Amino acid sequence: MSGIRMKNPESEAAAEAGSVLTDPPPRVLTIAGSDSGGGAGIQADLKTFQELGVYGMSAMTAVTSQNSLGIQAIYPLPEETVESQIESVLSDIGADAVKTGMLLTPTNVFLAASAIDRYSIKHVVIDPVLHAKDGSALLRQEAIAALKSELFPFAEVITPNVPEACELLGWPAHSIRTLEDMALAAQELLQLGPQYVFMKGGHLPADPSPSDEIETQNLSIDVLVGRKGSEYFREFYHAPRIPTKHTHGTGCTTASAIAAGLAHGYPLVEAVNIAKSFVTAAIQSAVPLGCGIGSLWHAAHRNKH
Ligand SMILES: Nc1ncnc2c1ncn2[C@@H]1O[C@H](COP(=O)(O)OP(=O)(O)OP(=O)(O)O)[C@@H](O)[C@H]1O
Ligand SMILES: Cc1ncc(COP(=O)(O)O)c(N)n1
Repeated sequence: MSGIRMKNPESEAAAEAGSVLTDPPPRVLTIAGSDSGGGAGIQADLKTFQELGVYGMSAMTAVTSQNSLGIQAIYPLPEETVESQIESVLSDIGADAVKTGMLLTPTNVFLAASAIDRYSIKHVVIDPVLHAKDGSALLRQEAIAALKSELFPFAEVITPNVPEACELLGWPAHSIRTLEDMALAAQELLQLGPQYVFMKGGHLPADPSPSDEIETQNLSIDVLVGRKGSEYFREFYHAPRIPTKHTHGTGCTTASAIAAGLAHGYPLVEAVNIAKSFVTAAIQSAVPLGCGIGSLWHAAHRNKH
């Protein structure tokens, strides 16, 4: 198998030999929106799951007409359609991990939270997607409070980017400028109930800040913050900053890769490591299709093994 190592050596050997897996793969459900352009949303999630050796399933919240230039239209799906997809999947196939992305409405937030609770889902990754790159709202303003109060407490990890963190905390836009700011904001978000906050630094200003311990220039740096007893712990993850505009789908891909790692049984710190190297490779090989912002190439990690 290309991608991450499998826990069971026999399965690994069988997969290497190209034969059928002896054990069923871990199962991951994404509850998110569809991106017709194939780069973000459900499409990015399922590509990531497949590449990382987990069985991917989806409950779609909305259909977006989307391409490299932005979102042209959003068609919300009826609440009962969302509920019925989640129910069909979890009542029969089950899931070792659930990842959420574009939820759009307060009702979808409640549906996701209720299903995660009722089915005692072991690993929950909440990507608090608020806006697309073109500014379109992917979570309505009136759903933000529900996201924080109903869903975050179930999360093993939430994965905001820097602008999302500001919005969730009610901080002014652009108030997170350094790695220290990121870590402090992540600590604040921990108060909302997730076990960990993985804050993605793709939107940090590229200039190095004298207050940062790590030289940020030419690097893309994220931070994982959690609790160790009464103390906080923080771990920075860095990779070369790739000079490309083709980064559509980075957030969805990162959160899905973390969910895949967790479903395989890796500890969170290792699942984040897997995700960081997976997304870096996918950005490095991004496809410049369309006239705007191209999407990641999810198979890129295969060349690294
Ligand atoms: N140009 C880049 N080179 C390398 N890594 C990057 C680059 N841009 C983003 N990343 C990495 O991609 C991951 C996703 O980060 P980002 O902050 O872009 O998420 P996002 O804002 O949710 O995604 P999007 O901008 O697509 O909505 C992080 O690990 C980040 O460090
Ligand atoms: C349906 C959908 N979901 C999410 C995103 C954000 O994408 P990303 O933050 O990964 O670029 C998107 N553009 N469309």
